[in-house]
Amino acid sequence: MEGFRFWPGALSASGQAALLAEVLAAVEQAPFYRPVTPGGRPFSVEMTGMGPLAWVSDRAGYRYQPTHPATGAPWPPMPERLLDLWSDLTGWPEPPDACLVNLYRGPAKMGLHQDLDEQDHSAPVLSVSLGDAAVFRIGAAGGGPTRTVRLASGDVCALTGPARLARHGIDRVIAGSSTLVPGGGRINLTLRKAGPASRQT
Ligand SMILES: O=C(O)CCC(=O)C(=O)O
Ligand SMILES: [Fe+2]
Repeated sequence: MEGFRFWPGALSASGQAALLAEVLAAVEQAPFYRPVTPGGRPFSVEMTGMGPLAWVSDRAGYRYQPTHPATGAPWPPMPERLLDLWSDLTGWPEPPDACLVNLYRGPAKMGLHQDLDEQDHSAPVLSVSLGDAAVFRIGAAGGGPTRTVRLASGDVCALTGPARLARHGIDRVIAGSSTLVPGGGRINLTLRKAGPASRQT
């Protein structure tokens, strides 16, 4: 699909371990919590965030906010290596201002959706996979067939240009396919530009 970019094995084993250590340090400050949909249904995925903003969902709706919904504290900063990965791979001239951290354990999955809550839909969404491999499903924004891509630990992909509003989700995670994440499972990091587009000229 035009605009879907995939860098298998973008992170080396040592790069994955270093990034995971930074994410787990952030999780000490901003623990994983289980969001609920606006209708009150718990997500199967647990979430937290890093950076100036992160995506949250609760009875009041979907949005980006600067603080953790359970602790009220600002999200911890985004690790420098993620900012570098964003600029190296996407070439986007501005840094991301939001990183959503998804934890998939057991039967956790994510239904087909579009990432629509960002103010600037021209900026890419960059996705980093750590731990157990996942079956990622993607199809065009307007509908039609979908296909699957296996996302393994260290793989990075991006929704850019015509694929920025692609429908996508996680069908399932393949338990035991990696030993990276303590306690098992998969951690996904998505870097986005959530806030207002920076002013032109
Ligand atoms: O876990 C993934 O690979 C996808 C996550 C996702 O689509 C999202 O957080 O919006
Ligand atoms: Fe998404």
